[in-house]
Amino acid sequence: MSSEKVPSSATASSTAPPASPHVELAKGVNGLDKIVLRESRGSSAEVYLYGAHVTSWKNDHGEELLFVSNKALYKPPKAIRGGIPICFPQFGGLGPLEQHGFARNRFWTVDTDPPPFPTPTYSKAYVDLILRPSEEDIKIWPHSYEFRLRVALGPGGDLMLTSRVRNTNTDGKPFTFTFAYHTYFSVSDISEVRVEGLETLDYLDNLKYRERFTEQGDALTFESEVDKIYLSTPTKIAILDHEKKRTFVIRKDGLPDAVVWNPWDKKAKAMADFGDDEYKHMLCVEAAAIEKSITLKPGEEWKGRQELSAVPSSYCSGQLDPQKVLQSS
Ligand SMILES: O=P(O)(O)OC[C@H]1O[C@H](O)[C@H](O)[C@@H](O)[C@@H]1O
Repeated sequence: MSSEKVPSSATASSTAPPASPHVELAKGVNGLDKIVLRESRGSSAEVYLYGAHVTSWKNDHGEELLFVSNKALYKPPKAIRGGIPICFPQFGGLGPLEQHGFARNRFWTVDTDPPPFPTPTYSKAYVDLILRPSEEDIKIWPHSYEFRLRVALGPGGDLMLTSRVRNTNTDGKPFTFTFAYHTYFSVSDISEVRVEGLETLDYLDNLKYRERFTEQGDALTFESEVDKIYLSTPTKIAILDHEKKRTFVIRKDGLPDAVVWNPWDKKAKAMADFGDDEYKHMLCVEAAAIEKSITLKPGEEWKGRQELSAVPSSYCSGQLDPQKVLQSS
């Protein structure tokens, strides 16, 4: 636990959340602290303080909706492979920092007294986490900030993540960052999956030196490695799992871009913390702010939010009109 990294003024931060039947502090893999959220109707989520990393999201039937690799290490400094890593203050290799920045491999603390939200969270199953830079962090990214993440389960089992980043520099300097919720969705079989909401959009292809292309055709389907940054995407994206008869809906705010990633067989084999065949059962669709980086002056705050829901779909019988999924609120 690195609560010693938190400045002494941060009296409202601790390891334990306030006691509640909806929020519990527990030990996860390798003794790492995790917060378990439980909603009255049976859905649940787990968040490791290491990385503020959501590693589980289950519906009220107890079905896991996120993918986490069987080979995930749960060992600092490696980020956990799967779930929802937080990429901050840099997405990918787009800057001088380590891949995807450092927030995903820092120990966060529970923030027991966060500043109020403009809209309240209609749930008791939520936790607020906070990250502030350590002295070591300031050497690699010379800025002072407060990164607050609220993870909440809605009454219907929706998973809501709200990030608030505030520039607390006292030297008058702005800072700039890129960001992503690197969500790994669990899917039955990648070849049965379609993504709706990104067709006809421009994207940067990470497999082609980030050259810009325009997506053609209908929905996205998958038959080989994909690593694309879709630009100026709609606030709603749907992932249709034909075999599971399940549709994930991502609603997002403050996050214009969306990364779609599946490593496929060759890259899967090259990753030590990822099973050779696991690419068949996951798809990353990552709500992000990448193309236009975010700049904050001292005192300014940025907010980026994603809300995930999983709804039964009858897509395989041809009844689901993906446009309806995308258009309904
Ligand atoms: O292995 P990681 O550092 O977790 O990155 C996993 C993947 O993340 C994103 O989706 C990037 O677009 C990919 O290029 C990268 O391979």
